[in-house]
Amino acid sequence: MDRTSTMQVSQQDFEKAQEQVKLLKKDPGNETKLKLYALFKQVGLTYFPRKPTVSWAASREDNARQKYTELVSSLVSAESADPKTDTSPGESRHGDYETVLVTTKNSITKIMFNRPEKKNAINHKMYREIMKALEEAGKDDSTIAVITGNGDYYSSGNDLNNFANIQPSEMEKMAKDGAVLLKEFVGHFIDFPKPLIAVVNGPAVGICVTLLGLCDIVYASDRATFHSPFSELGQSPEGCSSYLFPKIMGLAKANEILLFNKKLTAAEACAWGLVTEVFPDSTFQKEVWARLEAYASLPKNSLAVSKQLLRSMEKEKLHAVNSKECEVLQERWLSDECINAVVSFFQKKAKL
Ligand SMILES: CCCCCC/C=C/C(=O)SCCNC(=O)CCNC(=O)[C@H](O)C(C)(C)COP(=O)(O)OP(=O)(O)OC[C@H]1O[C@@H](n2cnc3c(N)ncnc32)[C@H](O)[C@@H]1OP(=O)(O)O
Repeated sequence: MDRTSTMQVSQQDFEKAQEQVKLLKKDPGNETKLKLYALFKQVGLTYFPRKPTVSWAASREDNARQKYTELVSSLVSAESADPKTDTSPGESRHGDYETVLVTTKNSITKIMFNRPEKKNAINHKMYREIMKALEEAGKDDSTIAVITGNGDYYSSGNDLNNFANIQPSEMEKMAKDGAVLLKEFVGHFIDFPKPLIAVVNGPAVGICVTLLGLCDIVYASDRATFHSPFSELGQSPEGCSSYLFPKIMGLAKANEILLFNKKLTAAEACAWGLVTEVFPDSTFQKEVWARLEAYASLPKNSLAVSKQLLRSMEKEKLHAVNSKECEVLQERWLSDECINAVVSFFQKKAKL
């Protein structure tokens, strides 16, 4: 169908779209499903053999039929343009996720952030799905787990919509619930029982940078950048970075990132110890996956026991740091500095 024209779609196009929607491989998500359902009902409620006169009901029906058909067409094109949502030979795809794509192949479970159109920003659903995926990966037959991003970004960090459309009377609850969610989320990284490797395919922002300190290896494309603009956003560090970053890179360097918003190139992040190794973007996926496949053929239990031993020295401390960071952030989210930063982003005044 030509989506640029304003032509009316026929009842036949509409019926074809109803069939296509059933064949989508990727769940389009509740929001989209509700939109489709509402449009479908509008057509269903008003559909009857048409008289030549145009009534308001008929034109509403045409409009809903057109919107439904266009929405399905965009879902079908997005799916066929996105080869990464297809599994490759030998790869098994784990069930029911909307915001991440979870697959296992060659003893590696890959958790891929999958909101490329939003630069893989993490909304509430995605926080929960990442936790679920980590729980499953911790228990499945894989030897190692990998976190990576779909599209040009690794992740733009917390989805700022998590702070949008909150009534003043609900602000405190939002901050309290956010702190509970964040503590549980970071806790999953602290407690993850197997080697966890970050494959940073592009720019990383905010919480997706700080969490790298809790990963066991970090491989980065030379296109990746690392930016934790907490003071710019009126916020404070999380992901145990207030403890791990000074330990990894020294206090002076950690201060530049966590206090003064310094954006690192991949080469700088590697020199400062946050990244294990940097690869040219043109060969990044090939080189990294070949390396990881070799690592994943090592004895699985030995790797898990060794990872847990290394982590055990710090685990209690990391949970205490996580609690403290969430407590401070809960306060920050109610500050004028933070609220103004979020408003500026949505007014398109302030991008990073
Ligand atoms: C339960 C709460 C726990 C909170 C934990 C604490 C976590 C803290 C952090 O992670 S702080 C970091 C927060 N992230 C940001 O501030 C990044 C904001 N985004 C940007 O500045 C820019 O989008 C960009 C520099 C990442 C990319 O710029 P550009 O290449 O020009 O792309 P667009 O801006 O057009 O982005 C495309 C599309 O995605 C939407 N989007 C991108 N990032 C976010 C985001 N973090 N939150 C919400 N939405 C985001 C952007 O609005 C565009 O949407 P549109 O197409 O306009 O609908």
